[in-house]
Amino acid sequence: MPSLILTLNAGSSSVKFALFTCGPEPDLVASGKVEQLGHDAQLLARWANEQVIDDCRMTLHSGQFHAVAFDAVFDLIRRCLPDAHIVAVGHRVVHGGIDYTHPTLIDAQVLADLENLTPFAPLHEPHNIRGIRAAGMSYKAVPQIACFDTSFHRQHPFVNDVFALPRRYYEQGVRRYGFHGLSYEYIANALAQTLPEVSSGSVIVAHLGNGASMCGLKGGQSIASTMGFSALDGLPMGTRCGEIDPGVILYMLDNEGLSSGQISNILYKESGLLGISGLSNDMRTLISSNSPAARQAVDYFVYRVRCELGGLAVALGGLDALVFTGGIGEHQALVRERICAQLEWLGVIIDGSLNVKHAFDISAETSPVRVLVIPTNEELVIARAVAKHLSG
Ligand SMILES: Nc1ncnc2c1ncn2[C@@H]1O[C@H](COP(=O)(O)OP(=O)(O)O)[C@@H](O)[C@H]1O
Ligand SMILES: CC(=O)OP(=O)(O)O
Ligand SMILES: [Mg+2]
Repeated sequence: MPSLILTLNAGSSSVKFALFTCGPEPDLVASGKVEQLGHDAQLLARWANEQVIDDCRMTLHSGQFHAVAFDAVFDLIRRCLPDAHIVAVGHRVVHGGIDYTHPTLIDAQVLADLENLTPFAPLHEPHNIRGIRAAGMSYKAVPQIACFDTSFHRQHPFVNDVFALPRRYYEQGVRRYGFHGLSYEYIANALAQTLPEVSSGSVIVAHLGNGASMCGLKGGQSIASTMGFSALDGLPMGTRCGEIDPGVILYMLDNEGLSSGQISNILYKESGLLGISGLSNDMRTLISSNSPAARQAVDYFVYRVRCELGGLAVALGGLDALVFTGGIGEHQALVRERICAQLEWLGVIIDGSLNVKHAFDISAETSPVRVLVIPTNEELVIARAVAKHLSG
């Protein structure tokens, strides 16, 4: 009976999972994703060799998605790996607040602390907690480890950790946390292994997915991130606004009389690429559309990435490499091309033919800055943390 580690990565509209062997360097056995597609959910799972294990649709009733997704994952494991012995479950947890700076064994106190962090990440934390509870029911007495998106950024210098608000807010935990930390940790490790001379320098990583952020790495450590207190800040995302003048929120409250719940819904679910285009949160749909509003949404996304790139290069005091990752960063050559256009002054020059092939290194020979495309792997970072815990 194989002993396996299960990882769960519960996002706002998807649940990703993976199964790994238990050795010191975990090997992938199978992975998959449950996605919400309108009123349906789709589960697509593959063995490590890419062969499809299961590809099925499930009908959803309102508010049911995550419960259905977790059940579908546990059911798939029972059906397709009946001999598997799950020895530990690792979870991506988006917010760890000030205190959770390392992967942590979950007990009742940790779970209560995570519940208290829900207002900090309302689109993510409730689903992470739901995943922990669901796994606890399915795999009773199995250790569960929380791996936090925020941990990787907790060493930021004060100027990248604070808002210019009355000091008491900082003490209360109203800080610039930064997210996507598991993804950045994976990229930092991958760079250290493949290009140590680059990883010891100044690197900007652009994690461009449905959620999107960028991170400045100095010697492999995060020194700045575009995301702040919540997963709303920084870049525009699929449905999230990114950086916004707080006066707009006051306007919605005072002039439109909207409730905080209604404003939250607008900022998290109706804004970003979807809000500007009025069409879709999906970059593929926008790129292939002729609608002027879709073009404007892509223009705004590209513009904001370029602005943040400049800001992070200043925070780092220079730039040795730019790494693209996340669904858009890994697969959308046109978006990468548009971001890098006219960045020669910053030393960023890409080779168009390498870019359309999604090569690992898409820099032109003359480019002082290395431009790389590295598929992220948050699941492996979680599995490594779990394996470390199991080995004591
Ligand atoms: N194979 C692909 N080809 C082109 N675009 C893709 C591909 N996969 C994902 N994307 C784009 O990436 C975005 C989703 O990113 P992803 O990292 O998968 O999302 P999540 O943040 O939910 O993990 C979408 O805008 C989608 O258009
Ligand atoms: C923090 C965040 O935005 O996560 P995701 O990309 O999974 O939405
Ligand atoms: Mg993501």
